[in-house]
Amino acid sequence: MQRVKNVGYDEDELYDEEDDVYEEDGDPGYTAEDRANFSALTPVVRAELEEAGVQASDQDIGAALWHYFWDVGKSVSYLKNSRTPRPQQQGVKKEDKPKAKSKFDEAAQKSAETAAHADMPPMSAADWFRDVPWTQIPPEMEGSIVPATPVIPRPKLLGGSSKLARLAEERRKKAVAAANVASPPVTNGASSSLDRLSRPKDTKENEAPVPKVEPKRYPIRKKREPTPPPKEPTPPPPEPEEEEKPDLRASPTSFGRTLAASLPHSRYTPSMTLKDMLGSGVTEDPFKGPSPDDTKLTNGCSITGNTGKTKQPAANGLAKKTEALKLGDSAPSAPSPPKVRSKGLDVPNLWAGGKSKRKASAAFVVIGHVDHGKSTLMGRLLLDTGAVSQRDVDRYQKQATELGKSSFALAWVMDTGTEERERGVTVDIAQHHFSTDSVNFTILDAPGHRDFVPNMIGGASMADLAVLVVDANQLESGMKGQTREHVLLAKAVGLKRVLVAVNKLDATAPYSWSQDVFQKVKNDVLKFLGEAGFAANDITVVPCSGLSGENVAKAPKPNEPAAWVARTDLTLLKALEQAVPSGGNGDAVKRPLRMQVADVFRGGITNPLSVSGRMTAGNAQPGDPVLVQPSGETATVRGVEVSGEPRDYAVAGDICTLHLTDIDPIHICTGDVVCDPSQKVPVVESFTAEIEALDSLLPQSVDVHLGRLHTAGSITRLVATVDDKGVTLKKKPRMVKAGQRAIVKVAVEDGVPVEGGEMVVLRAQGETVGFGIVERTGG
Ligand SMILES: Nc1nc2c(ncn2[C@@H]2O[C@H](COP(=O)(O)OP(=O)(O)OP(=O)(O)O)[C@@H](O)[C@H]2O)c(=O)[nH]1
Repeated sequence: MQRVKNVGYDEDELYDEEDDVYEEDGDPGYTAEDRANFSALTPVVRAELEEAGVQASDQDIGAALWHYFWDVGKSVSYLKNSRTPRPQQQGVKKEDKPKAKSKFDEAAQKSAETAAHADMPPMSAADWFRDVPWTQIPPEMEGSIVPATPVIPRPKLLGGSSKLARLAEERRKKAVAAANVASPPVTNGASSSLDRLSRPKDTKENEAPVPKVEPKRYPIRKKREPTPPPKEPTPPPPEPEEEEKPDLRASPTSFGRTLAASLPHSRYTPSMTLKDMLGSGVTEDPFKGPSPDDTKLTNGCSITGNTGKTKQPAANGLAKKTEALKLGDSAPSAPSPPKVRSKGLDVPNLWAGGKSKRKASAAFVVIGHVDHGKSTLMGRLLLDTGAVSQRDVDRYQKQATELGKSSFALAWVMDTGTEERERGVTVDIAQHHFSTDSVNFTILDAPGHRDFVPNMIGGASMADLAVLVVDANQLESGMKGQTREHVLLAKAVGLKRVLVAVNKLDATAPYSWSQDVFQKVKNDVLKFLGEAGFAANDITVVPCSGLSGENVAKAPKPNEPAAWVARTDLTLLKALEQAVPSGGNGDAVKRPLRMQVADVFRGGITNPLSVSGRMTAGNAQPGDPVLVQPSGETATVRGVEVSGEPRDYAVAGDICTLHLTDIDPIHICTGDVVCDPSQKVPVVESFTAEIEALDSLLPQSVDVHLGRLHTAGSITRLVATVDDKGVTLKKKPRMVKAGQRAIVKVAVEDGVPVEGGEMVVLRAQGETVGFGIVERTGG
């Protein structure tokens, strides 16, 4: 069967070798399916042709069906057209048209003629083109070959027109059509491909896939399993016996060896840390321990507290703010701000003029034996007067409870130091302020422990009166301990008024608030104070309980066990208001400035250097020049605060803070004196004092306490014993007996700023051996 009607160009492009083979062999190679198609469709085509009056053999019909791929309609049309003569009116017959003869036609004609004349030798193609130059081909000699459109559609599959290719193409089309039917209307190439790929292998390609009824499966994201609990450590599997394997690694190059050698194992290991590299100079925690700025500078400040520590300032006002900024005496000096301009206030007149409008002010020192409840009582006072909030106390309560010291919560209002809180004892003087309607009070809470007596002296020397706290249940032990010493020291520093708080009455035996117990304690204390030299008029005794709060700021209610107190006694607060000495320091305000430094604060941003203490004489306002002794350095006052409030000035009697400038901080420390530069306090190495001996005195070493200042010294000479009026009893005694009065000469190791009239306390072996007044200095 001839399947190609017209071939105008290289047949290799249209037919593959396989096709040629079967054409040559004449073996059609029909399949059973083909034969079935022939027998089924041939009668159909014949019937159509007969209807149209066209005759065709079975072979022609079969050829048409084969040619048109079993398309009955096309086969019928083809056969009809090929057998129907074309109408004449359509024009000149194709074969009648004058046709330009091509070289091939001519060649064919010549070949035919040659065949007719068998005696002529056949002409080769070389003979044909022998006279033709290839670059000058005449137009008539150009080929007129027009590529013919292949009758068989160009195969699209397998790249050929073999039967296999055609069948494959047909099946492909069928498969695509079937897939389109089976696929859901909305699909994408990916899923279709996926479906095709997921088709079972045994499915034949030309079989229409069975539409799936199952919902399409999408990859399901696996729910993350909860992290399994840590498994018990399983023993590692036994090490497989090492079988010797050939080392396939290349030996290191010289360059590699050089690199490896540059990192000696001893200096660099994988576990090497930054610390290792930086060396042992780096501590584990570089911020552990006090910063260098927190270290107290003692250079040039030989006079400090015994503990070497200074108490944190009061938690109110500026003192509170500066507390956080307190860095210590060794802080590097900050650049001095510009000089301060003075307002030039006439302070004594202003002070005198505003006297009637001003609240009275007073400072009291709280003294008594250790654990008699001083700090707790003051905490209660501050709480009940609103100086501290219940919220703060609740916070302290929580913190104290965590440390197992819940009963110290109120004491923590006063005891702000870590050591104090951990040990439950006051170490240094704490300063707090509170106000009533008529008085601004400053509390100076003194430590009760004997180790901290010097600090107690420093606090007491700044006070107007003393509040002696006595545990109603422990009077005896108190009298043997610091109660007696504190009372004597209060007297020694010049305090005249004492308010006795008989404390812990809530815990008296056999029942709380025993009036008898209170009365007995009161009598004993009054007797003792009288013996110590306090006038009865200067003593007030009140019953109270700092812990439960009865009779501190509020009188007990009638139905309480302490109800009797309201009928007989004042509250502690009322007693304090009544004990405030009437302001008689008008003259002191006019005198030259004197203020002993109780605390130094360095490192503040606004105020790099501040000092606090009690101004005993004179006044100060911003812009005033001052002199610091014993260093002899001058400074300028750049700001003043009283009771934590900024003020235009401070006067004698105020416990105040002076912000200083124009001085290097190393020139000032605790115990120094800030004074008027024109009338400075002398710095002396000896002085003469009239003292009262509490113990037998010989020429001996003593600790010399001058308020907040204390230093090593000695009694160098017993000048004379004297009576109460200062009349000499015996000159140059060999010793002074306890209870005797005497004039003694005291030398100090370093020069101290001191003037006549100041109170001095002499201590030896941890005991107070004498106290008195400095008569004169030098000599
Ligand atoms: N029952 C009772 N206990 C009190 C009272 N006042 C204080 N305490 C307790 O006494 C203990 C000591 O109280 P503090 O206030 O620290 O005593 P202190 O006198 O300040 O002690 P130092 O500062 O170390 O001298 C604490 O456990 C307080 O709870 C009180 O009025 N009644």
